[in-house]
Amino acid sequence: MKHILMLGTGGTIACKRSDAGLKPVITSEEILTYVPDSKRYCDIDSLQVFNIDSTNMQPRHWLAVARAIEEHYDRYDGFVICHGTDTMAYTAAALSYLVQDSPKPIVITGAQKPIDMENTDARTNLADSLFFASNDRAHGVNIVFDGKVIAGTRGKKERTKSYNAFSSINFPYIAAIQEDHILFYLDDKPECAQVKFYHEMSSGVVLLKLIPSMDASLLDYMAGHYDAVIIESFGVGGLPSYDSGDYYRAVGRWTALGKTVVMTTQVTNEGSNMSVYEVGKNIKQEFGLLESYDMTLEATVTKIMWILGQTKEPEEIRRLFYRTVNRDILWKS
Ligand SMILES: NC(=O)C[C@H](N)C(=O)O
Repeated sequence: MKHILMLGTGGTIACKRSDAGLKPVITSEEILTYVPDSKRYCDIDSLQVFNIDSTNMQPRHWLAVARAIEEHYDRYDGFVICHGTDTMAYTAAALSYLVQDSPKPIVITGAQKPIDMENTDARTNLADSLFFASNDRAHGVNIVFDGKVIAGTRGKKERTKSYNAFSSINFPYIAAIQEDHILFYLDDKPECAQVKFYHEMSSGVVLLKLIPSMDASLLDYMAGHYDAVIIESFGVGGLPSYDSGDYYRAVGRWTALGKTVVMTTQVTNEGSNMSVYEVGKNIKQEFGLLESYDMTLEATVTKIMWILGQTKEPEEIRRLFYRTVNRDILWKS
C-alpha cells in the first residue's frame, strides 16, 4: 500500500459559497472524505499548507509548498497538491524548478467546481491524482486534470469554465487516466534519480505583452524596477522597428545594465523562432537576447524566477535557461 501526502492550498476544489462569492474554506482533511474509495490503493495523510484562491499565489507560496514536500519527502511515496486552477500552471512549473528529478510523483490537481457540489469534477480529479501518485511508474512534477497527465512545465489553462480546462502545450500528454487504468504515453522513469530541492526564487521578473502601436517607454520604467523582462511579441517573434517605438534603444539599455531580456510569443502553440524575420533576427543577434522557443509562458516566467534566485551572472543565466528541466524546452538554437 502506497503512502501519499495530500497538501491543501485552496482553490475552487476547497470552496464554499458565500455572499461575497466562492471562498476556499474546506480543509484538506475534509476534502479527503469525498474520495473514500482511494483508500483501496493508498494510505493518505493530509497537510494544510494554506487555503487561498490561487489568484493570490506568489513565489513565497511555491517555496512553502516545496519546503513542505522536502520536509516530508522521506516518509511518503508520493504527493498530491490540491490547488486553484487559475495559476496552477505557474505553480506546476515553479515546482518543476524547485523540486527537480524527483523519483517520487508530485501531482498538482484542482477543479472547476467545489468538491461539495453534486456535479463536480473535483472528486474525479482528486481520485485520479491519488491513483496516479500511487503508481510505480509515475515520477516528477505533473498536473492531473480531466483524465490527462501533463508535464509540470507544459500545462496551460485554456478554458475558464469547462472541465477540460488544461492542455499540454508543445509536448505530448504523459498519460491518460480512464477509470482504473493509466495509459502511459511516456514511460521513462529513470533507474536512479536523486531529488534536488531549491530554496530561492526572485520576484524581480516582469512581462510586457506587445500590442500594435505600443512604444518602448514602459520598458524603460521596468528597467528601474526589475531584473528580467519577458517580452511577449507576435508570431515567431520580433520587435517593432517604427521610430516612435524605439525598442532597439530600450532593449539595448536593459542589456547594458546586465539585466535579462527574454523573447517569447503570444501564440500558444508551436513556439518562437526569432531568426526567421528581419524584425527578430537583427535584434536577437545584436543584443544576445534569450528566447523561449517551445516553452510555455508559465515555464518561462518561473524558470527565470528560479534562475535569478541562484545567480545574477548573465552567462550562467543563459546556461541554466537553455538546460532542459522537466521537459520544459526541447527546441534550442
Ligand atoms: N477553478 C479554480 O480553482 C479557480 C479559482 N479562482 C482558483 O484558482 O483558486
